[in-house]
Amino acid sequence: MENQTPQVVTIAGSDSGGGAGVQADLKTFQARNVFGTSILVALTAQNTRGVQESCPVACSFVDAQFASLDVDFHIRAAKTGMLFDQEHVQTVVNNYKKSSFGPLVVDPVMIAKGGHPLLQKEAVQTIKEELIPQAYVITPNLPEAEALTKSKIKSKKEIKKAALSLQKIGVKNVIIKGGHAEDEEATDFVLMENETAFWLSAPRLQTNNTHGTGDTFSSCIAAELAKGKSFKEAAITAKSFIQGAIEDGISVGHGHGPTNHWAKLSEKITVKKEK
Ligand SMILES: Nc1ncnc2c1ncn2[C@@H]1O[C@H](COP(=O)(O)OP(=O)(O)OP(=O)(O)O)[C@@H](O)[C@H]1O
Ligand SMILES: Cc1ncc(CO)c(N)n1
Repeated sequence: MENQTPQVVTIAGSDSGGGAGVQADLKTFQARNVFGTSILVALTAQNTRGVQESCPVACSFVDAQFASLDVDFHIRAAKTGMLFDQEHVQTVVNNYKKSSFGPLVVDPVMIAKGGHPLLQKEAVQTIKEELIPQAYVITPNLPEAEALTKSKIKSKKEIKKAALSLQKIGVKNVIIKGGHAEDEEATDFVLMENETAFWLSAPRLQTNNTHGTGDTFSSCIAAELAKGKSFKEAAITAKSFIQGAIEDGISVGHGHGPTNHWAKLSEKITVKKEK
């Protein structure tokens, strides 16, 4: 088993437009040289203009996908994305607890960039109470961190406070992504054990093509963990991967386009220790 190629699973929703969700995750896994598998929890009819429709996969079929993968593959890391509603969050939690899937990266996806809900509001509490305690790392963007902590986050001090309060729920590592802020740099806050923390920054790129950035970032972390990299190494590589994927953009569709999953890692990132 130890000689096998690193295998990783995304437990998330399908984006028919190919730029976000399971499709972005699988492209990222491929680019990072790990074998990607998937458990579909929901489907969206989506393109670069937005989400037109969405529907859940039957919970019993989510169970079946977990069972199929767990009996055959040696999954070394997992990530979650769009989980639709309370019942699906609970189904994923129950199955993950029974599985041997390795560390779990939770990207608490709530709303698509165009405003379409990808998670019913009541499920936020289930994510907090049931899913986060199973996670090795949680990667909310700013609005998701606000929803999870029921607080407004406007300053660096408030970002740190929110990360600490998320860690208290029972997750080792927290990354609050700053893609939605307006600073010149796109800066993410990374909190690890023992209050060790650092800021990951890169030049903010002026582009409409940022569809699926969060999914790409979190799936890259899962890919690196599956290879046995440390959490810190995985977070730095993920920042460099998403920066490269936005920098070396592609032109697809008529709205918020996807990123380039076959781009090179960017060197334009900085890591600054938080004192
Ligand atoms: N314009 C940009 N230029 C550079 N980096 C960016 C830009 N927008 C986002 N990022 C980076 O991309 C990563 C994902 O952050 P973001 O806050 O966009 O996630 P998200 O809202 O969950 O994304 P999505 O919902 O589209 O998947 C972070 O590392 C963030 O700093
Ligand atoms: C299916 C799906 N998952 C996640 C996101 C968020 O990027 C999206 N737009 N669609």
